[in-house]
Amino acid sequence: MLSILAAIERVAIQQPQKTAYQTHNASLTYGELWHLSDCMADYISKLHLQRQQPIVVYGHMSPLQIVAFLGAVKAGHPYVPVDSSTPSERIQLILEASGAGLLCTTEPLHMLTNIPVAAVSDILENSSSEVSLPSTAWVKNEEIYYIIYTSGSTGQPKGVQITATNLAHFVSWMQEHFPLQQDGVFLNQAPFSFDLSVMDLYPALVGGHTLYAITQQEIANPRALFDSLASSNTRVWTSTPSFAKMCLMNKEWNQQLMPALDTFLFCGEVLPIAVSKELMERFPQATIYNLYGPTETTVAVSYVKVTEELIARFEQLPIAPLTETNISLLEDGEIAISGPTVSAGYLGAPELTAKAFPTVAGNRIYRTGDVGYERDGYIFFSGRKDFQVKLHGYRLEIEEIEKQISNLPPVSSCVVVPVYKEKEITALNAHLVLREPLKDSAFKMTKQLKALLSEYLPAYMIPKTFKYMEALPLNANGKVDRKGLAVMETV
Ligand SMILES: Nc1ncnc2c1ncn2[C@@H]1O[C@H](COP(=O)(O)OP(=O)(O)OP(=O)(O)O)[C@@H](O)[C@H]1O
Repeated sequence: MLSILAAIERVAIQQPQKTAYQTHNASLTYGELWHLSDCMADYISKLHLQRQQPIVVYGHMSPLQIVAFLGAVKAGHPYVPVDSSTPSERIQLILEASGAGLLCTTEPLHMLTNIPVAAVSDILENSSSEVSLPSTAWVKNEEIYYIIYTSGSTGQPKGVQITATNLAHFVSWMQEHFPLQQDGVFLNQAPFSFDLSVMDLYPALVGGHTLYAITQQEIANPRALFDSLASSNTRVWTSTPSFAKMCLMNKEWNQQLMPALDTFLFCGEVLPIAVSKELMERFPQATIYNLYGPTETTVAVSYVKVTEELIARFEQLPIAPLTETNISLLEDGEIAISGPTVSAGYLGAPELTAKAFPTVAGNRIYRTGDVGYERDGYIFFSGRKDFQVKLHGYRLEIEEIEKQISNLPPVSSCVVVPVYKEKEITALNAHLVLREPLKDSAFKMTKQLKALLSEYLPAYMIPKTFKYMEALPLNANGKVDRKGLAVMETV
């Protein structure tokens, strides 16, 4: 079985000068990564924490975060990545719930906590160590390698524990199915607290490639973002579909701007056909893959290659071929995942773990909470169980409503959020992006859209209000920010 650390060490020995991680203002070579993470591991080991006690690493797209990740696992501890966009109450919650032994920071964090706090740069500055811990100290096999807290869009945040074996299987699967061996730059768009980042981080480091990270600051400033993308020389692009959709709003984003780009890896949300088509036009040399999976089964477990033929055949892209043995549909249509990437469970939550990871016919599975269906040799994603809501006694599928609204000719994209009053849903609101700017009043457009919609949906499924936006807001992970929109609705 692949050892992630041993593979990175090999690169560090063979190509110490090669850049491992690059941002617009910082970079780190493989030699530095290996040496500095040794220093970090030495520091951690001298704290005499309990083996496997988690280390929280706080920051945003900093090379020192990766140094801290590897330092933690070299000393036998899982790391818990926390992005600096995380609200402080949530950081408190993660610190307490994880039982962390150390909080390492790569940027200032003002917070009162009983847990020891240390800036990674201070640790490294004061380190005089030339010692490497033996590889026997490294996190291995069924030990926990990292813990990622889910965003908690459905209930309390849960700490998903991923073992060294889970991660090794995931990276081997990526290497087997995608063109990742050839040298080139991998884009890192997702913050480390979102497991989509694992899709670029470890295949890149294990393969000895360079990761190019784009920061939230750049994402908020289109000029800086596209300059950065143009100079990145990216070959492998990993992001949410929503992030690509946002980039598509700029006409300059195309193969001329990014001539080396040959692989798009999408995961985390539905990849709309319209987005795939536009990408095919703008990036004729690139292959697009739609990957599927939740954090609980290590990033992604299935994929389909998006082809002209697939697009012509279906009105929605599938998420897996039926031959994918790790995915199956339970009796009620819920998607279940089995296999070597299924997580060890939620940290400190045995009941939640037992419920979400039952053993069925001797096989440990993860119940995803996603609903799917089979057609013509493929599995399709039809929505999430928690998006089934009850309004005035009717059971509704929010994604079904969104799909119908998005299919209306004037509409480019749409998100529907329920409005709650004392835990009861009293109405649905639709947030829409139109293909063309509004010519008439919003009132007229809403009237027209509701009339069109009434041909496809019964009256009780038609949202009460329609709000027009230039673009759907994205959360820090680059997914459509449903939670933020829902909060807006309830204030
Ligand atoms: N290709 C895809 N098509 C449709 N949906 C996808 C795809 N890939 C992932 N997803 C959705 O994303 C989910 C996994 O995302 P993730 O593990 O980040 O958690 P989340 O549910 O978005 O957020 P959280 O659990 O943190 O509240 C899947 O369960 C599925 O609902």
